[in-house]
Amino acid sequence: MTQLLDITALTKQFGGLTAVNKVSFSVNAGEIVALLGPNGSGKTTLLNMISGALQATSGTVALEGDIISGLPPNGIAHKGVSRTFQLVKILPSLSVAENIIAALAFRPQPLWGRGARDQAEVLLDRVGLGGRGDEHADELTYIDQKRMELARALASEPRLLLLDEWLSGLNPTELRVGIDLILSLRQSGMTIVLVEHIMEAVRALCTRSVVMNVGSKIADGPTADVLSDAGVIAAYLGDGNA
Ligand SMILES: Nc1ncnc2c1ncn2[C@@H]1O[C@H](COP(=O)(O)OP(=O)(O)OP(=O)(O)O)[C@@H](O)[C@H]1O
Repeated sequence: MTQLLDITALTKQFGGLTAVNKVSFSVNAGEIVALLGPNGSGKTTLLNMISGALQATSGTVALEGDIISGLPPNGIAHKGVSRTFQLVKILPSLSVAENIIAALAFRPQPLWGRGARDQAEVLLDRVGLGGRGDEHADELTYIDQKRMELARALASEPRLLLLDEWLSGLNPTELRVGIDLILSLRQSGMTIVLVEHIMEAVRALCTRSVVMNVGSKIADGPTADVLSDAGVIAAYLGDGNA
């Protein structure tokens, strides 16, 4: 299997607080890997360093062997890393299609006009919003806003997709739909790292899980093994999220 993402001794300090402490792991192309851990364990900080929203204090992030840490967020996006956010980010005053068209304008090869409209429709179809491009973004239901944010993330045709609690806040029916949507992305060959507290989703989606606790990696392996690891249960599953 080809290694896509390689994180080495990645560290982030906020003043005296070490939020991420020398974390290393790799992700193979086509894998969905969960990044787990209790609240405040450093998961979002780690995603922020991969996407360039935060600069690492030390350590490196490499994509197919190219060091991307140190690049600005748009440089990292152009290398093929895309993400969604814990709090959904959309352009509320625009239509659904315009939200996607705006994202298409920021690709390394921007799309405009007819090409952008056609590609927006393809992306909306892919996330289950086909034919709904004229609706107002701020009138979408929560799950549909999440779908739209995902379509915006897919606009750059990423090699690596980072999902920060993309499934949180969905009802059980929506959760099933959301899991199937992420599975369909994997079937199309996408590599995904997801931060998720919903264990049903982690079990359904992720072949491998990496667990953090107080900034450090405490487990990395097949999801079933990791979720039954005594140290992980003590650190994470003991808090009632399982
Ligand atoms: N910008 C910041 N400045 C100072 N401290 C921060 C900053 N961002 C995060 N932290 C701290 O770093 C630690 C890790 O936070 P982080 O948000 O990465 O955890 P998390 O595992 O994603 O948590 P959650 O599951 O609650 O989202 C926490 O102690 C947090 O308070």
